Amino acid sequence: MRVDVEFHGATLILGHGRVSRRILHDFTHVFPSGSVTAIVGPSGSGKTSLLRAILGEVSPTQGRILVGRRKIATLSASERSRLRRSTVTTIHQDLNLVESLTAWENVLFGLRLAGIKNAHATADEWLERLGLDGVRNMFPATLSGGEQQRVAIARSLAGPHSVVLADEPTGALDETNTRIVIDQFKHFSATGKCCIVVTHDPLVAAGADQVLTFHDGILQ
Ligand SMILES: Nc1ncnc2c1ncn2[C@@H]1O[C@H](COP(=O)(O)OP(=O)(O)OP(=O)(O)O)[C@@H](O)[C@H]1O
Repeated sequence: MRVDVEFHGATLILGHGRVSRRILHDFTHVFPSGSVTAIVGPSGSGKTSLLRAILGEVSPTQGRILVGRRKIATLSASERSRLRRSTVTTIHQDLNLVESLTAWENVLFGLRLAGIKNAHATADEWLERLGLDGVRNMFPATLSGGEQQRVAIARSLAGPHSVVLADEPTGALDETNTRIVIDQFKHFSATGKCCIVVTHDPLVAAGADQVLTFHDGILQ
């Protein structure tokens, strides 16, 4: 299923009163399915908050944010969590791997949560895609930071979701593994899916189909 993420005249203000911060003003943009978009900008400019807005965790004070034509701010909590299970997957800086499961079981577990049964071959495929064949039976605590990060990426990209929101997904990776991850985001988007990646890494931005940059509080 092709799912676009759309902003229409969206203004996003975080917090209240003197501690409030405007990170979007009358922002209109379509993040199309079938493409990788990188979001770049200085620390504190609003990149992570933009992803939170797409998830409905913060709502625009004006305008609309749509995921697959559905206005995210009007969804109930249960509709939002259904959307998270079936349509929008996330790769957080906090990886949320299950410590008692091996790398392979973590990917399989993610697939089961998304309602995919008999997914052994899919878990195998995505571990291989991320160069993790050799560590498939290891537990997160015994993996390097970069390996853990790639397991979390495999778990998200392996699922049936149409949209991935990734927040600094290559922070712990060297150049070789960063290129592997970029290739897998491209593979994911080539199947008609929408990939939005917050990054400080120029390599990731260079590999994206489009780059949006926060300049002085304005995303363009
Ligand atoms: N609830 C809130 N109330 C007030 N300000 C907030 C709130 N949430 C976030 N902010 C501020 O909004 C700004 C944007 O934060 P955000 O985490 O989106 O930035 P970022 O671009 O992802 O930063 P980094 O690159 O450092 O991760 C920051 O200055 C942050 O302190």
